[in-house]
Amino acid sequence: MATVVSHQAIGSIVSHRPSDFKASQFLKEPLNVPMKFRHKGFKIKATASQIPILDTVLSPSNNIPHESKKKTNEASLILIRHGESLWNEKNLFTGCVDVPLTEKGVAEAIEAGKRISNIPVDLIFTSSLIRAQMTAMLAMTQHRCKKVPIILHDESEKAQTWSHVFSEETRKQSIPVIAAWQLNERMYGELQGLNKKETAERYGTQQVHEWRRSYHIPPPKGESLEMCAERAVAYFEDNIQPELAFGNNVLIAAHGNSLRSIIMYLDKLTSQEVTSLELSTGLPLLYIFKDRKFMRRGSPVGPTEAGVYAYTKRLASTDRSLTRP
Ligand SMILES: O=C(O)[C@@H](CO)OP(=O)(O)O
Repeated sequence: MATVVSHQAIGSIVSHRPSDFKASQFLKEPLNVPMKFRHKGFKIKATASQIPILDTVLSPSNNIPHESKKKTNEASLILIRHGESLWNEKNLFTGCVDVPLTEKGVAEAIEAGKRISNIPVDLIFTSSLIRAQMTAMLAMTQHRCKKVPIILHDESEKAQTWSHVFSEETRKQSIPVIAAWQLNERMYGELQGLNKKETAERYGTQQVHEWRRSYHIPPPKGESLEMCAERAVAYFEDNIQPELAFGNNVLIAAHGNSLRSIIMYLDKLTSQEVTSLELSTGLPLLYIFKDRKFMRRGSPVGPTEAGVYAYTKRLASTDRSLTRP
């Protein structure tokens, strides 16, 4: 049965987070610095494409080659579409409108968390929209690591300074969360806020299906999936894939279409194949990144499911370390 979390509790999860800090406060392991942090004076040693670079942030004088510090040659990647939102419930086109979860969405996020509770997570990426952030936070309440996800902000240097965490112990108990607008839902243009059924009655089912599921055709004044992919997949390649290549395990909480575009990239789907890809709200999907390839492992069934640990040796050893008293 799904655990019940009140809206008040969710409010406190989201609004009482520390406002800003650097990832270097939290990770001793290398973490790639997302694009948005790259103008803040961090030293960039390489192009975005291949090398995690937070070790330069952690210790700027560190010249040890990345390869020698690499954690492992495989990492897990979990994708979760946010739980049901208030506008999913009302069947409205949502796009970039920032709408929170329904109670059902909250329960879905918690259920997702149970399913992934044994899979290691070092780093979380979300969109900048509250429904994805709520989903990540709620899912992590169920994780066996018991670490607290904390959102990194970069609006001002003062905020970063003010939100420093000075306890080493506390830092070890935290997981950095990076919110990126590039992972937002596709912008639905003039459809945002319209009812999907009424729009289909007005413009025809075929037209609305093309707006919703085709790769190339944008909705009026909105983004096509192709346009959404240009930002979401570029962000993934520049900021997320290097972390995986370094051995950091990543959770992404995002949206139906930003994740469709990323899955298209991971599974090498054609523009035709992606039209029939549908993602349920709150359903986690697991991939293993190994030897520069993504292997889809489907949706973990639950924390007691032996198959979850059988995915890789690494997950099995993580399970053993979590189980150890
Ligand atoms: O309204 C939206 O933003 C999306 C996701 O809920 O809808 P669709 O299923 O049409 O892509």
